[in-house]
Amino acid sequence: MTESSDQNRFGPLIFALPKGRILDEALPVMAEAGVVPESAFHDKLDRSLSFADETGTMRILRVRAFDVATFVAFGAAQVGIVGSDVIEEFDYSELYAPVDLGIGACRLSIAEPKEPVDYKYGKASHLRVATKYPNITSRYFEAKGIQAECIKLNGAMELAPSCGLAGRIVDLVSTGSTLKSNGLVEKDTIMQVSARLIVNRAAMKTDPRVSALVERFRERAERKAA
Ligand SMILES: Nc1ncnc2c1ncn2[C@@H]1O[C@H](COP(=O)(O)OP(=O)(O)OP(=O)(O)O)[C@@H](O)[C@H]1O
Ligand SMILES: O=P(O)(O)OC[C@H]1O[C@H](OP(=O)(O)OP(=O)(O)O)[C@H](O)[C@@H]1O
Repeated sequence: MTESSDQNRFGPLIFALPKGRILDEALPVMAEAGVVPESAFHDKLDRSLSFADETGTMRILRVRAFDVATFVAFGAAQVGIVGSDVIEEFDYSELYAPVDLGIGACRLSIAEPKEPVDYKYGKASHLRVATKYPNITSRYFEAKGIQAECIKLNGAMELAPSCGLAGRIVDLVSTGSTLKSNGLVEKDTIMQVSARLIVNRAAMKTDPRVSALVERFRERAERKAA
């Protein structure tokens, strides 16, 4: 079947992209795999959230990093780019992450204040942890036999210990400068993180354009690794 008959049968292929910090690294990777958003995508004043690609056969959605996984898992987009931290947090069975794109490298770590503080919440048997990743955090502490109460924050986790909100945090670390600037030290790494191409499993099975796109990203990753 040709690409245009697939287009008629399935409609445009929908690609969900995170609008935050992964985006700048993701755009050149996408271009190398032949996916280039229309110029309006780069217009900071444009409030649209959905754009065409240069060929007019794809829609590119601009969504929040955590929402990329949800759009793809529910089939609202067939393909997306997201950090492995987000994939692990949601653990959607409908998501398949076939290609490590080698961008967005960081780690998810536990950190606590450099100087011990007299916490209300810090006994080894019952911890309070501020994080954007309550599922990963609960699983990590459960595996160690420790009961952890997770307080979900959406950013600025590093403030939680000094404000008495939680004794520890679980957050992403790259250079370590955010921890240092906020008087925290890294105690353990839960996982290494990088951005992945994700696809909806059902779409991968039924829409040949999805498997063809995965192949292009895979070939690009292999070229880079060679
Ligand atoms: N310091 C970092 N270094 C490298 N990659 C990072 C870093 N922080 C986050 N990332 C990657 O970028 C993704 C998005 O980052 P983050 O959670 O900070 O959201 P954001 O870009 O600020 O967007 P939002 O406003 O939707 O939260 C993360 O899921 C992770 O995979
Ligand atoms: O180790 P570093 O190099 O200092 O990077 C770590 C910081 O990067 C991320 O935040 P981001 O800058 O994306 O801001 P956010 O609070 O919006 O998530 C993360 O949540 C840390 O705060």
